[in-house]
Amino acid sequence: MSDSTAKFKPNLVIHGGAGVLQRDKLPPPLYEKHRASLQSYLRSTHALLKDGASALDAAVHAVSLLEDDELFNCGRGSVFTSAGTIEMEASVMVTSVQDPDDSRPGELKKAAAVINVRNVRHPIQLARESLLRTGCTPDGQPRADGGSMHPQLAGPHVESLARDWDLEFMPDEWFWTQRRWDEHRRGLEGKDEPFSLSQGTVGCVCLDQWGNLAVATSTGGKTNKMPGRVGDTPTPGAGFWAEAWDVFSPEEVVLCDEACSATAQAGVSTSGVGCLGSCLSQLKRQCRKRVASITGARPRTRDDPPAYSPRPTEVSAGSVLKLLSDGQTQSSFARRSHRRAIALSGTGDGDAFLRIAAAHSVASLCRLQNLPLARSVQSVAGLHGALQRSAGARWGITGEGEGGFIGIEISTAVPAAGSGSSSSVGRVELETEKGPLYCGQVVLDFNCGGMWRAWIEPGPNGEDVERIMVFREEYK
Ligand SMILES: NC(=O)C[C@H](N)C(=O)O
Repeated sequence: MSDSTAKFKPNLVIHGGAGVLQRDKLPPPLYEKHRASLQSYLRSTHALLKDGASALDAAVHAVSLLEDDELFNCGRGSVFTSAGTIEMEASVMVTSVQDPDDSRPGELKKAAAVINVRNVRHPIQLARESLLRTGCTPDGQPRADGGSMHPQLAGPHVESLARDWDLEFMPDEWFWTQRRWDEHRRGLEGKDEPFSLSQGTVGCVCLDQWGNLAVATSTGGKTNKMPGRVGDTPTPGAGFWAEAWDVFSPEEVVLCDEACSATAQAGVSTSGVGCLGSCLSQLKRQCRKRVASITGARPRTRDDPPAYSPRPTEVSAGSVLKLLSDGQTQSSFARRSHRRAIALSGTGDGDAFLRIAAAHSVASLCRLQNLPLARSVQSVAGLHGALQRSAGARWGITGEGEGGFIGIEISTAVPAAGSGSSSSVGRVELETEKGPLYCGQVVLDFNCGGMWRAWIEPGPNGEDVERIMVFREEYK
């Protein structure tokens, strides 16, 4: 179900960069500064959300604060290119677990990113303006807002749009910091870093009370990147993504021919077998064999970890096959049972995120294999995940493939009566007189030394608990 009476508990998660963070290079005063900054931005953004701010406005608020904070690699305190310049990138993306509605702010364009931006104080606000200014109305009429439907805009042109849209500019000195300059010089000379500065991008994912999700991400990029390099942060599907979809339960029958059933066979479900009855097990065996022969993969077993690979899976959101006497299959697709939505922001070696379309890979695992967001993120950005594997023999040597994701998943699935209070994804926390209160699931994972992160989670009595971490274990 998905309707306008549904209520959602606002939540958020922030990251402040992932990478080669080491305990012995993170002395307590430097740790405390990061922790205090993250805590302050977490609190003010959570307060905004609880006051009724939209997910987009709240996420942009959090990232604007991070852009002004020289501890983080974005806005003021951005890293330098090999030429000693600062070239910033930022992006926003929105979706909603409620029914699609192009009149919702940002929904028409969905994503906007700005590339190689200089001197704009808050690149994230430029991305937000670009998202909201579309140059046309939801029904396709021209709109004189100075915008366009382009999801990505770069360089001097987007800076002139920032002037047209009255965004704030700052001189080079505002962005320049001694620590980043020293890091740049040491990098050019091939010297080691004495301290664990925040390496990466910053990002924030918010869920608002209407079931909207927004992700905002901002970065100075990689230290000593080539001028003109474009990273994952402004590239949809690489460093960020947001998506919502309907989940079906099997009821209505659609005829499939042999060709399309080859794909569908990878999604045989054990749920809602109905008229398929006893032929299902036999069909599943046939399907596994046939898909294995098509893909060259061995049949998947229940013990296999989820993987971003062409392996077939047994679990899919509500598709069922029926073998007909003439050898065709019927694929049974269902009426919508609920909606799922996810949003995620990445940080780390953006070149690797680009090479494997990391954020969209996560979304595909959620949507096509019906995995919870946590499992999908683990599969791509966790230890031994797709990002790590993509580095091959260079893993642990060059920093290739290192990084992490934060995200929120929300679902309108209602647990079956007597099944307790949680569904597999997007828990329902409270049953109120006005209906269920849906709660998002915060997700975080990384494959490297650490990732600065802050989020809200439910305490033992359902109260909101602030969490701020950098390593896998608590900082001591
Ligand atoms: N330093 C970083 O990893 C920032 C960002 N992910 C990039 O590669 O541009």
